[in-house]
Amino acid sequence: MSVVSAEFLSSCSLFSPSFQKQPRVFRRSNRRNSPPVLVAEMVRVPHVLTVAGSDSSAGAGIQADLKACAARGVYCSTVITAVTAQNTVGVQGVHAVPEDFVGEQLKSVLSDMPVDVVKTGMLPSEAIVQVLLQTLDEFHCQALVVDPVMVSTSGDVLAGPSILSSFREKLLPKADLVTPNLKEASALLGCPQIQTLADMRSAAKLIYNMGPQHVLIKGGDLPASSDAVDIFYDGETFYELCSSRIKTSNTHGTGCTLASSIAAELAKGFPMLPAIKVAKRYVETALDYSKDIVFGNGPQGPFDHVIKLKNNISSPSRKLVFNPDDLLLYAVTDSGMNRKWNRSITDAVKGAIEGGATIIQLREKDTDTRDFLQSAKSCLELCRSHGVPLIINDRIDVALACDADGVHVGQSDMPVSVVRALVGTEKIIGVSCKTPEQAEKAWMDSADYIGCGGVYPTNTKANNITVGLDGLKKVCLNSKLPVVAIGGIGISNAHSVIEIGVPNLKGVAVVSALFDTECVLTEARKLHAVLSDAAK
Ligand SMILES: Nc1ncnc2c1ncn2[C@@H]1O[C@H](COP(=O)(O)OP(=O)(O)O)[C@@H](O)[C@H]1O
Ligand SMILES: Cc1ncc(COP(=O)(O)O)c(N)n1
Repeated sequence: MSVVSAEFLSSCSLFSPSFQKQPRVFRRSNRRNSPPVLVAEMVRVPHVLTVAGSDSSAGAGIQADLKACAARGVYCSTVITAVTAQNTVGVQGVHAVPEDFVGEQLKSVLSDMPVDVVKTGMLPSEAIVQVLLQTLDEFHCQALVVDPVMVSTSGDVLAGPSILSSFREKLLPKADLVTPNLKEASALLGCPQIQTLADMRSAAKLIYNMGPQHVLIKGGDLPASSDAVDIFYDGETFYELCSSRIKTSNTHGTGCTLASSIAAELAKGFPMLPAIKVAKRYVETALDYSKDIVFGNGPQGPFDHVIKLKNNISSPSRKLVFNPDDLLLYAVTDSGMNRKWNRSITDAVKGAIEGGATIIQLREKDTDTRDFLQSAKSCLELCRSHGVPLIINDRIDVALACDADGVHVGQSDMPVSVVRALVGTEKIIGVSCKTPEQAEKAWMDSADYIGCGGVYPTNTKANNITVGLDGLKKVCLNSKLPVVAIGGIGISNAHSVIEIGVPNLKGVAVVSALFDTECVLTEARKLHAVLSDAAK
């Protein structure tokens, strides 16, 4: 692959110095005639406007553009040019939006929102192309990506030959990039079918001569090709962009997704060739992830842009809502104790669950990452089969990699607000707190529960300050979150902890009392009995 030249970078309008992203400071005042007040430093996010058709099956068109931009972390506004009735079988109907109303949508967005990149998809009539051209003359944007949608993957016509001359003569000369597939390239050129890489190169050059800055001929339909090869031409050099061809029929919307992902990367400030490479890799990854998902009865399914759908179905027994009562008997593992008693972490967890543990935390401070992940996966299987949540101590990466139910962090670990941003809204977050202030902060940062301790002196944590029953009570009374008590708790004192009688104290977390014993199951059973009795 050739290195991107400085000349190439400057030829891309997005690389001009005027396109450096700057946080904007907005000043507002709510009082008339008073000077503006600084309310917040607000950051403008990259913005793509897609001008395209709606696809009722949500695989292509506007819906694909929205999903792709969201997945690429870019804001996407939408101007709808047509409403189509389509599914995985084909296109059953097309209803073009009147051109005046397309113009009205364009004006609404562009007169108000600063758009970085305009991406076009289905433009069903010559009149709509004209309206778009007028608007592009009036409003400045940094780049225009034209996906010249004419025929759907199913072979149905989405825009007829009437649009061809204004595409060739007016729209393409304004485009920074045009992305025809093989059929669209031959329609633009009025030439017979394109069937080889050599044909694609010739087509790219001829289309480049119509005026766009760059051309990408997409080779999804290239016959007898074991790879998915696209040809990129910048007026000087041809680039063969190659990815593995994913064996799937879920390719509905690949063209729209590729073009809007390129637009998204351009909007972030990437130069053209890197933007295309990143977008192509994204399409390949999404196709691979979605290759075995069934969406409909037809031959052309959509794919999963956010690369997430399968996670949810693969874990049907996962609890979506945190239940504070699960904190009753909270078992926290310790690799040293498991070694001492010569048991695997999975056996330890199995004993705890069978004895009545209501939530499990894996706290592995000296285990290799690969081994930890493997153990976490086996423990998760075990926990899921018993409906018991699994929490990972500190290691957000391991929690995400095995799709555990949550994470527990301490005051010197990653801040809860950052953890929440990383793990998303559904995972449980617990945080260790010793003071009412820390408990308040945990709540503000959207933790789900707090662990308060050490209640009694303990050997499992070095230099741990003991808060005692008084400290525990004070934290509970000031905490809006449910609390689990931790530190030196076992059969002999669990009752006294629960007896402090504060409603949000939901249970006790134990390490040694369960795992530094000969039979985890027996100890768990005894503790569960004590706690259930105390909680009555
Ligand atoms: N089965 C596949 N595996 C990997 N990439 C593919 C596959 N099919 C299409 N692509 C890629 O998806 C992008 C869109 O191409 P294409 O399907 O030809 O566009 P369109 O949807 O407009 O017909 C291209 O980068 C192409 O190489
Ligand atoms: C509304 C609309 N726009 C575009 C396409 C092209 O889809 P593909 O990307 O699979 O060629 C489509 N089928 N429907």
